[in-house]
Amino acid sequence: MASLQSPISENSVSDDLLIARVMQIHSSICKLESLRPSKQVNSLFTQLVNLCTIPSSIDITDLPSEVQLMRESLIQLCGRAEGLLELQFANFLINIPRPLDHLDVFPYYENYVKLASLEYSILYENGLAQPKRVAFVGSGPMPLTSFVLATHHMQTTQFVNFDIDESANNVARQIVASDNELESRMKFVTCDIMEVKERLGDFDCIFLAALVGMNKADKVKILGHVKKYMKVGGTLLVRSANGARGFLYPVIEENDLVGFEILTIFHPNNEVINSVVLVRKPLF
Ligand SMILES: C[S@@+](CC[C@H](N)C(=O)[O-])C[C@H]1O[C@@H](n2cnc3c(N)ncnc32)[C@H](O)[C@@H]1O
Repeated sequence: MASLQSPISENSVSDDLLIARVMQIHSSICKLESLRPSKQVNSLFTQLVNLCTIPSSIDITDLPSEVQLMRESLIQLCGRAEGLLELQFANFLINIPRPLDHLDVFPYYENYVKLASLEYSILYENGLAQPKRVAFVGSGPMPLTSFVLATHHMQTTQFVNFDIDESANNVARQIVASDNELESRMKFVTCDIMEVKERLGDFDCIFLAALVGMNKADKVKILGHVKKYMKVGGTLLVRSANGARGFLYPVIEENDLVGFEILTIFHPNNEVINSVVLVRKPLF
């Protein structure tokens, strides 16, 4: 294992050094008393994100078992921290006038603007410029993707946001309530997506957030469930991860998408973290 002190070149990082650094950060995160945003929590996750966005040829699906276990633990920790970060800023926003004018207080706002723009362009290239009804599964306390899509790209689309966490929906509703037009076409439903059945057939496009299905088995189960109930010819946009970004989020592989027509798989190489996979439920 290479020395941890050797500098990481801006252009790439060896797999061994990357794994060693990620394990070191994971170990520090595990020692934290809380994952709520703080100087220490923010610093560790910023280091982790910066490390995992350096170009790397690592194959996340081919890791030693102890590293794979660490990765699964890290994805859970990242998911919890992301939810707490969103909740803190959402609770701040509902206590100021016109919260929708101040979404950029959220540290990763620009990333979500870029991700939503990327996802919109992929939908546009696949003939879905202005879907009538969109479901966002795993919208969270700060449903930035739905907000950005609804205000920047899909000004007539109806959105239904599904989240298992009632407290997330409560605060998200209050943010939307500050804008009558947006509130008229953006709803929030509290449920486990595995409990939503026929209603999934209402949507032209369904987004599946990266944190819905935190491990391979859960993700594949959710993909199968959505495929069963989504409408024939409907599209599903699945957030995934590639390379070292796979230490932060679950990775969707083509063999997880059996039964879907794969339209686009896009791996960003800028500060956008998630890969975008667009699939369609075949007509027959
Ligand atoms: C933190 S948010 C991230 C999404 C981000 N706000 C966006 O706009 O892209 C992810 C959300 O997924 C929700 N979630 C996880 N599993 C779910 C499930 N099975 N059904 C519905 N929501 C789920 C969590 O409660 C969490 O609020």
